[in-house]
Amino acid sequence: MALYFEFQKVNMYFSSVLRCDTTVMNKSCQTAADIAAFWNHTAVLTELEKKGQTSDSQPQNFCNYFGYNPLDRYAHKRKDEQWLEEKLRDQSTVILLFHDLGLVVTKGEKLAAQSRATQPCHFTFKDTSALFEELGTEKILLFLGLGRLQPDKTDGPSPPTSDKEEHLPAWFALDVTSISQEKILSIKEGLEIASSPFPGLFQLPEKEAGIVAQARSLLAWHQRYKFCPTCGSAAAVEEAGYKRRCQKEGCPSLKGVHNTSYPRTDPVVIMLIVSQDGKKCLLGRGKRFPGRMYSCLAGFMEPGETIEDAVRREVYEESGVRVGRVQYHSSQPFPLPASLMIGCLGYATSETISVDKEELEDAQWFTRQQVAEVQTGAPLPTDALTNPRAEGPSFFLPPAQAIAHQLVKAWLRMSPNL
Ligand SMILES: NC(=O)C1=CN([C@@H]2O[C@H](COP(=O)(O)OP(=O)(O)OC[C@H]3O[C@@H](n4cnc5c(N)ncnc54)[C@H](O)[C@@H]3O)[C@@H](O)[C@H]2O)C=CC1
Ligand SMILES: [Mg+2]
Ligand SMILES: [Mg+2]
Ligand SMILES: [Mg+2]
Ligand SMILES: [Zn+2]
Repeated sequence: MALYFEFQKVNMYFSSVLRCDTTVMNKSCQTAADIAAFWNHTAVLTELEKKGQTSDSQPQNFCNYFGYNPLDRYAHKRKDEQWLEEKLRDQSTVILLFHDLGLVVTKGEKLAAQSRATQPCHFTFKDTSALFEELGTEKILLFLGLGRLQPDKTDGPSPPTSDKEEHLPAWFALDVTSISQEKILSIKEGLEIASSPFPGLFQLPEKEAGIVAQARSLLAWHQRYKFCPTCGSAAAVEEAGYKRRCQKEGCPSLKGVHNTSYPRTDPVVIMLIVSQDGKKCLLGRGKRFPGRMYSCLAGFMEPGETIEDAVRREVYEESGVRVGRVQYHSSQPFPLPASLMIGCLGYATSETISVDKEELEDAQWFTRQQVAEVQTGAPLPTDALTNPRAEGPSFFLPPAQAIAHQLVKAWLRMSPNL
C-alpha cells in the first residue's frame, strides 16, 4: 500500500512537470528548467528537456546567434574541381551573392512582428550564369558545404531525412563586387543589397545566420588579404576559397604550412564580471555605443595568452577591477569582420572601478535586480538606439543576438535571487 502511495506521489509530481508552462519566467528571469538545474533536480530537468526545454544555466547546451550552422563543410572536396563544378550547376544548389560584403536579400519579408527580418536570396546557377560569365576566371567563389536549412531551433529536433549526404544541396557564396548593383538587382524582382552590416546582419533567420557569417568572414578575408603577407606578391584563390597561394616562386610561404595562406579568425574574450558577493555585475559603455546601452567588457586576445589571462587583463585595463576565477560559457562567430567571441563569466576579487577613458565612456556595477528589470521589462522605445534622451529605462542591454545579452541572462538564471 505504502509503495502504491509513493508511486502515486511520483506520478503526480511528473504530471505537474509535464503540464507546466516551460516558457514562463519568474521575476529573476528563471524558467522551470533553470530552477530545476539550480536545485540539481535532474529527473525534473530530464522531463522538461523532453518537452524541448533546456536550461541556459547548462552552458554546454548553449548556441548563440551566428553559432548554429546546418552545413557539413565537406572540406575534403575543396580540391576536387570537377565535383565542385558539377555541384555548382546542380539545380538544388544555393548560391548567395555578396556585393562589397553586403548580402543580396529579398525585400519586404517579415519574420518577426516588429523587426524587418533580412531574408537571404537563394540563387541557382541558372539565375546567375550571366554574372559568372562576366566575372570570368578571377572570381571569388566559396564552397560553403552541403546541407538543408533545418526548422528553427525552437521547432524541436529536425525531421529524419533519407538523403545521402552527397545528395544534399550544395551552398556557395559568390563575390559580385565588381559587377554593377543595377545588374545584380535586375536578376529577379524585389531584391536589395543589405549593404550596411547593421542592423541587417542581426535580423537574419537564426537557422541561416551561421551560413551568412561563414561566407561573410571568408569574403572579408579575401578583400583584405589579396596580396601575400610574406612578400607582397599577388596570391591566387585555391581550395574553393579556403586558401590563397603566393604566385612568386621561392616565397617562404610556399614552403611548409603557413597560416598566412589560410583564412584568419581573431579571438576576442567577452566577459560578464560578477562581484565577490555575487549580487552585482560589471558592465561598460563603449564610446560608440548607441543610446544608453551598457554591455559586457570585451577585448582582443593577444598572442601567447590564455583565455583566462586575456579576461583578467582586459577587465583590469578597462575597469581596474581584478578578476580571479574565469568560467567559459559559450562562443559566437562574429563576422565583423572575422572574430570569434569567447564568452566567459569572471569572478571579481576587487571592486573599485577606474575607467579607461580611452576606450570606455563609463563602467559600473549593476545589481541583479537592476539587470533583471531591464531584461524582463517592456520593449525599448523605437528610438532607444539613436536618441540618448529617449524614454525608457536608465540603461539597456544589447539585443538577444549579442553574446553579451546571453551572458547576462545566464548569470541571472544560474544564481539564486539573493
Ligand atoms: N563590448 C561588447 O559588448 C561587444 C564587443 N564586440 C566586439 O569585440 C571586439 C573587441 O572588443 P574591443 O573592446 O574593441 O577590443 P579591445 O578592448 O581589445 O580594444 C580594441 C583595440 O584593440 C586594438 N586591437 C588589438 N587587436 C586587434 C585586432 N585583431 N583587430 C582590431 N583591433 C585590435 C585596436 O587598437 C582596437 O582599437 C570588437 O570587434 C567589438 O566589435 C562584440 C560584441 C559585443
Ligand atoms: Mg574592449
Ligand atoms: Mg580593451
Ligand atoms: Mg585589447
Ligand atoms: Zn609571397
